[in-house]
Amino acid sequence: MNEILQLPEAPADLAQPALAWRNSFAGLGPAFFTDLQPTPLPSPALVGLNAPLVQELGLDPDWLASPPGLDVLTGNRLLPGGRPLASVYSGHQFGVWAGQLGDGRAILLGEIDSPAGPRELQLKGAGRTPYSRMGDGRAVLRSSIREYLGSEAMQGLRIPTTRALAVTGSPAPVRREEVETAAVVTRVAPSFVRFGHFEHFAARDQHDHLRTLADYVIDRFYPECRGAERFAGNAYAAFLEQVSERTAAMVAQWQAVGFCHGVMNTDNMSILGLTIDYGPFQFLDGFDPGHICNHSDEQGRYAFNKQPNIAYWNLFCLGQALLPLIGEQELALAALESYKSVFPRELERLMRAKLGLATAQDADRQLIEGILQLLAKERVDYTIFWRRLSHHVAGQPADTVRDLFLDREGFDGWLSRYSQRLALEEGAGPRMLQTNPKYVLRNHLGEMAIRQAKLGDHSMVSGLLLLLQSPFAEHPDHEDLAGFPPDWASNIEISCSS
Ligand SMILES: Nc1ncnc2c1ncn2[C@@H]1O[C@H](COP(=O)(O)OP(=O)(O)OP(=O)(O)O)[C@@H](O)[C@H]1O
Ligand SMILES: [Mg+2]
Repeated sequence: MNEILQLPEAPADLAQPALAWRNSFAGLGPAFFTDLQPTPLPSPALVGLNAPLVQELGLDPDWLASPPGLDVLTGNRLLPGGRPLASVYSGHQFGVWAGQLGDGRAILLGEIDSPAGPRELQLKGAGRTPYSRMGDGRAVLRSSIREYLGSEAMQGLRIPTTRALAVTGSPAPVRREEVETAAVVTRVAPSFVRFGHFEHFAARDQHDHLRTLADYVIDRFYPECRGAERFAGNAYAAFLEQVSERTAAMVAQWQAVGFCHGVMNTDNMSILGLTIDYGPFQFLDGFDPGHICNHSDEQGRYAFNKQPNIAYWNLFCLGQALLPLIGEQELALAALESYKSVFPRELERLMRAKLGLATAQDADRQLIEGILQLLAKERVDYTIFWRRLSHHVAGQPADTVRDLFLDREGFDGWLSRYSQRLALEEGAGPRMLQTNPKYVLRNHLGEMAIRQAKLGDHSMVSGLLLLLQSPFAEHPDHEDLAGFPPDWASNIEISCSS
């Protein structure tokens, strides 16, 4: 990487406040990454700054929005104490072993101590790395805005996710299907380690590195695995079980809210059970269980209703990678087993909550399946249905919900069974309004914000961010953003190109 320029470090007094860096990932050693400098982003211009996250991290929003702050957000200047690097990982893409991948356009700036705990800062789109293969190391404004808004929408929905601190644009041209412009997303997470990091060292039979990585992740994020009695005290099996459970809980949340990830390759699976890599993702409009949101996914491997099985498949790959540490295949299989109980249990709990049911009864499952079948039959708008149902349970007439169905008889039959069940519950309406969001980042909303931003108007990016950060509130001035998608929304094609 000799051709990459050494960037100047910013004078210490520019940091407001001074950041305390830890850089624990860098402590793993050179087998895990390459030290390198971000490629400067020409003429950076702020597109969005996530004020609540700025505050959570104890940073100064005014300083970050200033030219020196912007330089730091894009990697054009480095703060003293950070250690920029690109990490190496491998992975299975679309069910096929892809070999070495790695951070081809993501650069870790380092890890800071923040009031929220240690957080890694990573730039997506900050230039080529040794792992870029044929890629240009850049991200375009379009996909960067989608990641910025998409990840914060998930945070607003209380779904575990990597975060986005800022998105910064540039006039620099980037070639995709057409020529677009470059941008950088400044991402934040406790760790960006993926299943693919483990697969990388397992595939090369580098068991010492594999153990170093597993010990690092366990000690930092899963300390309870040490000394756990389960699995005869095998910490690596306990770790696999914990990751399986976190992944199960995350995917159950995706299914309940109607989130389609689009590229569930093992290199896009976080070891912390965070939603990561906002590429061709989509929040469902009409409820179509087989919906494929990624235009590049011709076989529908990552269709909405396949996500739970794919997550298990990916965990199986992780289990295989950890096998040299776990030692016995039976233990690894037993650790993975918990996915099969946690996922359905969590999904059922979440669907009950969507129905306002605080207690559990066996027949609830039929109520849940019954309404999902009705929604699927007519491709009823998923978010609008649940929100209208919540308002009905909170006291409004049922008409607005019934109007969503052509099969009124079918719906009325379901509603009367549901109403009988609800009679056993108290306070369901207000609970449902805090469970079923009014606002999700529908494709057409992202698209409108992107079109405006391309013309230099970033107001919709900022407006949507605020809205999506409190998606359960009414925001009466923004009714238009909670409505049905326009006809043109079904023509939006989102692919892996980003
Ligand atoms: N424009 C690009 N330049 C260099 N490498 C790229 C580019 N786009 C994707 N890659 C690399 O291709 C692989 C798969 O890409 P994928 O779309 O899953 O990830 P991504 O969107 O780049 O980022 P992330 O998973 O970090 O959110 C990764 O190794 C990624 O770094
Ligand atoms: Mg990725």
